[in-house]
This record gives sequence, C-alpha cells and structure tokens, in this order.
Amino acid sequence: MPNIDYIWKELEDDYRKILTPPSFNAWIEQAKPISLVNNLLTIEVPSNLHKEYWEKNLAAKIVETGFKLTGEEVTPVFILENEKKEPEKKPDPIQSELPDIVKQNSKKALLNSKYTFDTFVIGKGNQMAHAAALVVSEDPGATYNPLFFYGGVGLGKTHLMHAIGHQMLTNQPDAKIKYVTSESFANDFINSIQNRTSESFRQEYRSVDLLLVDDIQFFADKEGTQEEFFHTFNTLYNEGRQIVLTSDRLPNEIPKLQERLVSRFAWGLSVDITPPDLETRIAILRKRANAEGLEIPDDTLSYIAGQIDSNIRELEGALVRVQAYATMNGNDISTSLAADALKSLKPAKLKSELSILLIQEEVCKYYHLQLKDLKGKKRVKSIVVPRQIAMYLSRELTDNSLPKIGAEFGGKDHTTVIHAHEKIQQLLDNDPTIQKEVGELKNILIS
Ligand SMILES: Nc1ncnc2c1ncn2[C@@H]1O[C@H](COP(=O)(O)OP(=O)(O)OP(=O)(O)O)[C@@H](O)[C@H]1O
Repeated sequence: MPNIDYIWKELEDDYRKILTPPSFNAWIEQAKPISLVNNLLTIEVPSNLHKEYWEKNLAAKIVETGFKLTGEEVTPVFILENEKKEPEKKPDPIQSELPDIVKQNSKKALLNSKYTFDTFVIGKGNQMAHAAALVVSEDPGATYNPLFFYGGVGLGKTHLMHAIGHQMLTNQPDAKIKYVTSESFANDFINSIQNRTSESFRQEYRSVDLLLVDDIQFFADKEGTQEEFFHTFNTLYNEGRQIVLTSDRLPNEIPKLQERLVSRFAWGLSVDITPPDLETRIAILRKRANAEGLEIPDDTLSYIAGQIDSNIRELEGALVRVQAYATMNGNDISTSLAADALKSLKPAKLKSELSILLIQEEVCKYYHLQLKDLKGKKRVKSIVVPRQIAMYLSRELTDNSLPKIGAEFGGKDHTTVIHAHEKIQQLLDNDPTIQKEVGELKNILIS
C-alpha cells in the first residue's frame, strides 16, 4: 500500500490539473492529510465551509485516485483543524497577470487591479472569507447570496471583494460588474433624483451580474437610499445575480438599518475577517516586498510585522515608510534601519484627542500653506490635494460626522468630503508620493 505522503502528492498533482491556481490555494493548500488507516484517509480542513466544499466537489477525486493507486476503495473523512495548531509557512503562489480583456473590464467596473486572489495572502483570520469569495466568484448567484464580509478596518474586505470581480471577469469576460461604496450608491441615487435620471440609475444598478457594495454601515440614517437599495437587492436576487457586501460590523449591529434589509442580508453567508497573526503579517510583507522588487532580510520583515498587529493597511504603510527612509538615507533595508524608520510609531492617540483644527494646522505646516487657503475655495492643485488630504485625515482619524467636517472646511457640503476621501483613497493605492506624505502626516498626528 503506498504511504499517505505519496497518495497526497499524487492527489495534489491531479487537483493542480483541474483547478485554477486560486482554487488550488484555497482548497488543496489549506488541507492537510492526517492519517490513512483501514482505507480511511483523514484530512484536516480549516472550516466547515471548506469541509462542505471538499465533500461536495473534491472528494470524488480522492476515491478515484485512491483506487488507481491502491486498488482499494479509499474513503475520505474530513475533520476540522485544531484551533491551537501553528500555521505553516507556505511558499508564495506565483503571481499571474490578468489578461487584457479582464483588465479593461475590471477598469470599467472600477476594480483595483492589485486586489486579486493572487495577491491575497491566506491566513487564519481570513481563510474562510477567502474560500467563500472564491466559491462565489466561480459560481456567482448560486451558493452564498448575498455574501457579506465584516470586520475591522484595513483587513482585506475590499481586496476580497475586488478579487471576486476580477475572477468572475476572468471566467466570464463580458460579465457586468459594478463596485461602489455605499456612499457612492447614495450619491448616485440622490443625483438621479435631482437630475431626473432615476430610470437610468435603476437600469444601471439592476442590470449587473455582480454588485459589490463596500462599507454598507454608512447606509445608517439614509432612509431613502435604503429603500432604493432594497429594491435593487430584490431585483438582482430574484434574477440570481450575485451581491457582495462589506461592513465593519454585522448587519444587525448597524444602527438604523431597516429590519427587512437586515433579514435579507442574512439569507446568504456572513463571514468575518479577523486581524492576521504574525506569520500572516510576515507573509503579506514578503509578498509586497517581492512584488516591489525589494530585498528585505527575513528578520527585518519579522520586526516590521511585529510593530503593527491589527491593520494591514498600516502594515503596508510601515513598509513604505521603511522603504522611503532607506532611499532617503541611501542605505539597504535592515532591521536597525527599520527600527529607526518606525521609532515614532507609538501607540495611536485616541480619536477623541485629535481635532479637525489640529489636523488642518499640521497639514498646513507640512505643505507650507495658510489655514485660510486650506479652508477656502481656491482650486489650484497645490492647495486642492492638501485640502483633500486634510479632509481624508479628519474622516479617518476623528469621529466627526461628514457634515461637521465639511462645515470646518469653510462650510463645504458633506459630499465634498466624501469625494475628497474617495479621491485620496484611490491615490493611496496608486501614488507612492501621496502614500508617503499621508503616511508621514499620520505619524505626526498620532505619535
Ligand atoms: N490577506 C491579505 N493579503 C494581501 N494584502 C492584504 C490582505 N488583506 C489586506 N490586504 C491589503 O491591505 C490593504 C487594506 O485592505 P482593504 O482595503 O481590503 O481593507 P478593508 O477591510 O476593506 O478596510 P476598510 O474597512 O477600511 O474598508 C489593501 O492594500 C489590501 O491589499
């Protein structure tokens, strides 16, 4: 009888032939053969979702390959992973480029080309969310509808959402996909009423194959928008179109979210994403460093990963900071350089300690501007970008409402603040200078 390692290796080869790389990473790499006793092959998997998927879609192959190799009937048994087990280091999957047609359609759907399954590192806190995302992207509208991701800031909810979009476009290049934040949905809706274009608004949102709505906690308090979203949801759902939503908390914890929406969101699957453990954080940094062609020793990556333990956006910011520091000083990246670069990252100030005025003053100092210009109406780029950054930081680092922030910037409308926030968020994804400047300002403000 061939031993378990040999059988598993053969099985891996078989699965590699029939699964896409993201599927292989999600299902096969996350599973572990435990024992082969009396023809029972026990396999450990990370979650119930994995178990169900294996039983439904992958187990038959085990029986087939098992028979081929042993001449006997091998029966797979799936058990759930022991919570206390240390995660294993996995090699980085090879990054693959998206085909051109997918790139074009992704752009149309406002998907960030960096947020794919290939660039996503699977760890304990997100493996179930990743697996659910993959199922939905392979078979949209069929299994988990809606799919609802919830969890803290900067943990990869948006990334997974976009990855679903890219993957669906890879399988179905003409699929109609729309990604919006809940605020953009609300704005589009309000504009459609003002401009009497409600019909085309409806047509736009109700004809997609996949609707991705980010941060739906901002639906709270928006009665009319919720009403409209309810109808959008119903139309898409009834036609078997996939809906994916994210929020920082569960639907029933979102204040003032209509009960009928809460109950509809519960029809599908809600999965939380929790902060990554140290190994996952190191793997994320390593992947990022590899993608940017940076040479960083392992102990330095561990050091950086040890400094920031809850928010991946900040973890990436720390890497950018270390990189900038090395470039500025003309040195290679090392642990002592990283320690110098990050030494001002002290525990964050409480949100309540920071005021909009303090943010405005620091932004003015940083960009050598007058406060009256920052709060004024001048539209030159050298003022507009700092103004947008100051609005962005006021939104991110304080608990002030959008109208209050708008008011503090010379009586601007709250939609201007939303626009500024979205603009800077986009630039943070693509523009290293803005990443560096916003990172430095954040450090000044919270240290
Ligand atoms: N598992 C992961 N692997 C690689 N990169 C990740 C992972 N999780 C998050 N990131 C990166 O961290 C950053 C923040 O992620 P993302 O914007 O998806 O977070 P989020 O949960 O949507 O946050 P928010 O609540 O602020 O909207 C992104 O640059 C994303 O690519």
